[in-house]
Amino acid sequence: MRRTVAEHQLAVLSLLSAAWDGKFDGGTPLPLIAALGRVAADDVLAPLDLPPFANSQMDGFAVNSVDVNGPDGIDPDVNNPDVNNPDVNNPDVNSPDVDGVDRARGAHTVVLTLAAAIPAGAVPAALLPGQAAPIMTGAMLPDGADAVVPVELAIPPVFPDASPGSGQTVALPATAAGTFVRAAGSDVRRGERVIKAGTRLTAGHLGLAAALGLTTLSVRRQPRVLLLTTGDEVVLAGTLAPGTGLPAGKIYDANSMLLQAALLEAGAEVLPAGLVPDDPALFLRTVRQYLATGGGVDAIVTTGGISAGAYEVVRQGLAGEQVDFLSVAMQPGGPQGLGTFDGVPFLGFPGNPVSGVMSVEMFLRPALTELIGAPRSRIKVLASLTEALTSPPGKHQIRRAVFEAARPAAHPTVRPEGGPSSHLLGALAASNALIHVPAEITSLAAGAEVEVWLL
Ligand SMILES: Nc1nc2c(c(=O)[nH]1)N[C@H]1C(S)=C(S)[C@@H](COP(=O)(O)OP(=O)(O)OC[C@H]3O[C@@H](n4cnc5c(N)ncnc54)[C@H](O)[C@@H]3O)O[C@H]1N2
Ligand code: MOO
Repeated sequence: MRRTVAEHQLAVLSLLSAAWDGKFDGGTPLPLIAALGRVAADDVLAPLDLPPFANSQMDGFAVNSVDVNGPDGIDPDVNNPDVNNPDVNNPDVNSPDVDGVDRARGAHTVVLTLAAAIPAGAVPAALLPGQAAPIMTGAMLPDGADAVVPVELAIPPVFPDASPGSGQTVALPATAAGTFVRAAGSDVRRGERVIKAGTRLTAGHLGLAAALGLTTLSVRRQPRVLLLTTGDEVVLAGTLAPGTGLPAGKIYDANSMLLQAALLEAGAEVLPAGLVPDDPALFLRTVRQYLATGGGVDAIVTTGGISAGAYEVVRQGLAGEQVDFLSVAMQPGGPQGLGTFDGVPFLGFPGNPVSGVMSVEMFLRPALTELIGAPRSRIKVLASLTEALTSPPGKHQIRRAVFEAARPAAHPTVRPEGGPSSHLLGALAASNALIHVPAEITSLAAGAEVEVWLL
């Protein structure tokens, strides 16, 4: 049986979705930092406004705009402050109204009496008519104030060293109401949904939760994957007798580490069962033992032993079980096993390391995104090939590659790294992207536009 990539993706998704129906509902509260990368189990509603109170965006003087707008009123343009662009260090004297403050000093300056300074964290006294209160960034705006004039724009442009009631004054330019004031709730409103159930939690979500006073977030359980690698030729590094090198004909086990890491990156929890030799009976006993004692397994992943050789441990061990061994029109990752073993979804990936990790990439990872909410889907972009390449007819080819966008405005390029063969671990490690060549394309010229997934 030969399937397209899309058909096999659907087969994997259908298998897991049927087997996992309801299994990942509900959540467990975790301390915020432990929730990083996990999937929110519930919607999170803001328990308070952010900011919780109106406060100053600048170190400056809190004023009532009516007091500083002078006898002629404010320059009409000053009523359109750009509070997102508070670049007082580089004032543009040709557009004096850019941040809501009229910098045509002298034209509209008004002299106000100083009130007590307001540090961040303090609850200020109400501002009286004719007063200006020195106020620090983040400090609570006093009742009676509706704008802040940055200290740089005061005359003199410093905070006076004055005690309250000294009668000292400061001259300030006309300023529109709302200038450099961060209104209560202007970021987030109390009761607003700030995290949607099913969202993969990033630093931004955790920072927001912390700002809202939350200490935990409820997260979904991660799918637990039993991982076995196979092959008589494979040895685990660290298990050889001291002083002995790699025996002739043997290779170190790359897949246990490669696939464990890829599965962790994909948001799964991994139960690593290590390496099983090419002994079908032992393979079966090992899987059953882990299923019985492993504390719950949501899926089984194996590598190797599924193609056309004489010693195909996984294929032979699972003969008679509900597992299909088939070919997907994809390279690498063509040979695949899929089914259920003792009621647990089973995915048999090919033994070549790059084939195994591309199988996670193309089949398991998208299913986890769809069913659990993690990992985040790969970012897909178009880029032009730096060199020509060929691809086998009728197969969707995935090439490891280096994506480069030298300058933000420059058109991005992608350079194939190594060849198409699935044993090329060095090229995999040197790559930051995957080039996808559709099954119907057999050659592409240098400069051709290709779909690239950023790793
Ligand atoms: N006559 C055919 N031969 C092969 C076919 C085919 O269709 N007809 N398919 C080829 C393709 S494509 C792949 S991919 C592999 C898949 O083979 P298996 O899944 O049976 O895997 P193995 O034969 O056990 O190993 C393949 C390759 O990978 C190396 N390997 C295995 N495990 C590890 C490990 N843990 N760490 C590092 N390297 C590992 C192994 O030594 C082999 O070189 O079959 C092709 N053959
Ligand atoms: O499909 Mo194999 O995975 O080409 O090397």
